[in-house]
Amino acid sequence: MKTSFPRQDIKVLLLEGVSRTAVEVFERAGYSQIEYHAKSLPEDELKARVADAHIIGIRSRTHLTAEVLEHAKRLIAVGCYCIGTNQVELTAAARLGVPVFNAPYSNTRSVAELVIAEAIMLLRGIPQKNALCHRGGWTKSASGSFEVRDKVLGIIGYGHIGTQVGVLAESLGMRVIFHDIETKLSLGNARAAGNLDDLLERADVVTLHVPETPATKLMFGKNELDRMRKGSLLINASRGTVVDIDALADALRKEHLGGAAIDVFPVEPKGNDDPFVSPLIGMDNVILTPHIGGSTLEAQDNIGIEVASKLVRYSDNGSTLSAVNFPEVALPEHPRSRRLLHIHRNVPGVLSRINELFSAGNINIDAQFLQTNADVGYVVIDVSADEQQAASLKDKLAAIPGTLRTRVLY
Ligand SMILES: NC(=O)c1ccc[n+]([C@@H]2O[C@H](COP(=O)([O-])OP(=O)(O)OC[C@H]3O[C@@H](n4cnc5c(N)ncnc54)[C@H](O)[C@@H]3O)[C@@H](O)[C@H]2O)c1
Repeated sequence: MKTSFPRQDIKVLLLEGVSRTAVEVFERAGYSQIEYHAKSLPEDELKARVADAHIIGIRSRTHLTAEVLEHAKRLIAVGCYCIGTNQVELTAAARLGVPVFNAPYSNTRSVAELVIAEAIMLLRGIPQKNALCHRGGWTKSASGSFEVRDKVLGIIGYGHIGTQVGVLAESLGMRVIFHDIETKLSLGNARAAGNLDDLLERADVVTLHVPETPATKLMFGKNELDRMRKGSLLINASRGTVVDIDALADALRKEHLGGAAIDVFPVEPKGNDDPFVSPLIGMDNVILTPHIGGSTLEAQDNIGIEVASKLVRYSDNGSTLSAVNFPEVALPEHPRSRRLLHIHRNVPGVLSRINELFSAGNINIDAQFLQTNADVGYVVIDVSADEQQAASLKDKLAAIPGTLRTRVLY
């Protein structure tokens, strides 16, 4: 729920040792009640601690289930100091009017730097030479060792990370081509490949930066590996499900590929003590890292700042911009319009608050529940107001917990 109470009255509970930069953001904003825990809490203690918290900040190990959220009677917002948000029951939070924020892009640079480092290491054959020396071996040779300059880097998924990788690679003299399902503007001298096959046939190094979706699951299998140039290199720091790991192991064993760097795996250990199992273990030309693409101290600091800033903004003015379960309501720029307003029908009082708002503003609307599915309902609104009224209406509607996006009908 949007708050209007003073910042010093807001209690912030930060768990799992989120970056201290988050604490600094809250302190600078005048928050004085900040409880900081370096670790996650056992469930019983968690339920007790959340009881009087207005804002809860977590990372990936604290599970905010519907039951835990019910204990947080004063909760106004949750911050996930990470990218994933599936440790929070998002619909339960939305039902309670609690937006959940995260930091999807604070570690873009860190992932891109890892990929560049790996491209250099693979091209120089460092993993093999490193392994050899560790075994007490010594073979001084230029064989299998290349400069990055003038090599072709093929980027699959030219989004936040993909573009950053491209810019860094060009600064080293690489030639960048990319493939994306969307039409993308190219940065620098990067060029869109004709299609995926074209990219695979031209690239010396292929790097994957697509999201995990049903369409990208196993999108990189035997067929795609076979199309890569003999001796070329594959980097995956996107999601483990994107690559058929057995087909990759096979392509490496057959020496069709010259090497690979893999940061993400189809099945990853759940904790630091779980064993890591992979068909790639023991291959000297493969760099294996434990999903650390985004794990740098700088990225953690950026995440601390990004999420804390979103939480402060929300508690100041109710802006749910970029909340993962509670998108901003964009309403109505034009004073005369008919709109379909999506609402979370289970948020208590949402419909009556919308009605109250319109009747108080003396605005001609027709709000009716049209249709419902599990959680979302639709209301048609005929707005006929002056511009000032329309602008204030937009802010007020956005502040009602449970209102979601609108679609303009005219
Ligand atoms: N290794 C790590 O620690 C780490 C850290 C952060 C992000 N990631 C992963 O990196 C990936 C990319 O992140 P991002 O922030 O750049 O995402 P993004 O959404 O900015 O970019 C993804 C791009 O992939 C494109 N795309 C989607 N499906 C595609 C397909 N089938 N073929 C080609 N292109 C396709 C999209 O159009 C988009 O341009 C994600 O999988 C994310 O989970 C990994």
